[in-house]
Amino acid sequence: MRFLVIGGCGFLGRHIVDELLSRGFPVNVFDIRSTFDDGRVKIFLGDLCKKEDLMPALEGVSAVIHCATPPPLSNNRALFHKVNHDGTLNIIACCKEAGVKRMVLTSSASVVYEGSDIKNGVETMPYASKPMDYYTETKILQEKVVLQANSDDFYTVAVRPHGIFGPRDPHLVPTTVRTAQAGKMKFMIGNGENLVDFTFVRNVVHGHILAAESLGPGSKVNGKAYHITNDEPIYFWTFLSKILVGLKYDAPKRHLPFTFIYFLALILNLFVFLLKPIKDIKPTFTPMTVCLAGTHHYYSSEAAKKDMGYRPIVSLDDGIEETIRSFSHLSKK
Ligand SMILES: NC(=O)c1ccc[n+]([C@@H]2O[C@H](COP(=O)([O-])OP(=O)(O)OC[C@H]3O[C@@H](n4cnc5c(N)ncnc54)[C@H](O)[C@@H]3O)[C@@H](O)[C@H]2O)c1
Ligand SMILES: CC(C)CCC[C@@H](C)[C@H]1CC[C@H]2C3=C(CC[C@]12C)[C@@]1(C)CC[C@H](O)[C@@](C)(C(=O)O)[C@@H]1CC3
Repeated sequence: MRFLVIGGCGFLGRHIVDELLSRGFPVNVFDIRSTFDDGRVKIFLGDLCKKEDLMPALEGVSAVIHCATPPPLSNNRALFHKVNHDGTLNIIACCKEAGVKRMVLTSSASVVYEGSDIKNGVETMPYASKPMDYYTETKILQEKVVLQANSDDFYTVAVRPHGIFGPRDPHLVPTTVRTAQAGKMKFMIGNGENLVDFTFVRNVVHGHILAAESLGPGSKVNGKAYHITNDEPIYFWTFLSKILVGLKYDAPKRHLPFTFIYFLALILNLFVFLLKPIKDIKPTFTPMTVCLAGTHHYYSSEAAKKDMGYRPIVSLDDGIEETIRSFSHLSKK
């Protein structure tokens, strides 16, 4: 079974490519940029929104894993809609024309998150009626169109990871370190006792490949969404502190009231919106990131265990240790 990994030059995508190769699968990659060179992989460069770019990459492909997105914290509404919604519709149409049989979408557990506590959330929870940012708004649209495309000759499934971390992560660890270096990591938001899921990247990869292998005629996974987590919810600020201390930065010790910081983030968000025509500011403290830092948000992966035999293959502590080692270049000097 030849795979095409759309977004295969990104953080998760590259780990998926590595694992597919190690399991002996032939792999194509499609991405708008190239970040690596491997003789075993044919990298097709192009825009997933363009049929003429995508079709050549689908030749001889049986299964597509779609893990491309604009950067989740980029706040670019038009780009999110173009790539995550319109682009995904293009992928579906191209897959059907090329005779691809299976599609795995990398969705996000946050498609049901509206800023309030979610404890052991299940997949049957309704989509957020008021998504907290444009990224989440378009991840909801994306998951809907992929699952609706499921049919007797084109099987689709959505994998919903949450808080992916690991070597080569471009979002979580680098942003955390930059925030610490800017002296803005002296305080925790809230009481520090909000449990969240952080999922080591190789567990997410394992979940994707299991999902791809489980798709097929009459399969119970066809047309469904599944949480893939580490199954070890952890206090948000305990996780960040482990990363920071591991990289020789001080862990936050004092607390700021969640409601107060959320209110400040709302005001900052309004300024960002008003200033947008003049200057494109991308604050780290947005209503979404503040809520993620101050509320419970962890999810049940029981459905994935039951329907596809998923189990995390790397523990949270081992994943944190490996991540810290891989980011030693970001350690405090
Ligand atoms: N990082 C997380 O914590 C997390 C959690 C849950 C879900 N996800 C989902 O996982 C997937 C991968 O996320 P990531 O963290 O690896 O992101 P990433 O930014 O590292 O990778 C995304 C890749 O998509 C490519 N891409 C973007 N627009 C494209 C276009 N128009 N055409 C072709 N390629 C394009 C980028 O070049 C990049 O290589 C995304 O779908 C994201 O929504 C991420
Ligand atoms: C308050 C501090 C400044 C926070 C510093 C760390 C912060 C950058 C990360 C902590 C949780 C991360 C996260 C994502 C991006 C980086 C963080 C905000 C996420 C929004 C990336 C997209 C995913 O789809 C996501 C919504 C998910 O469901 O996993 C992520 C949620 C966690």
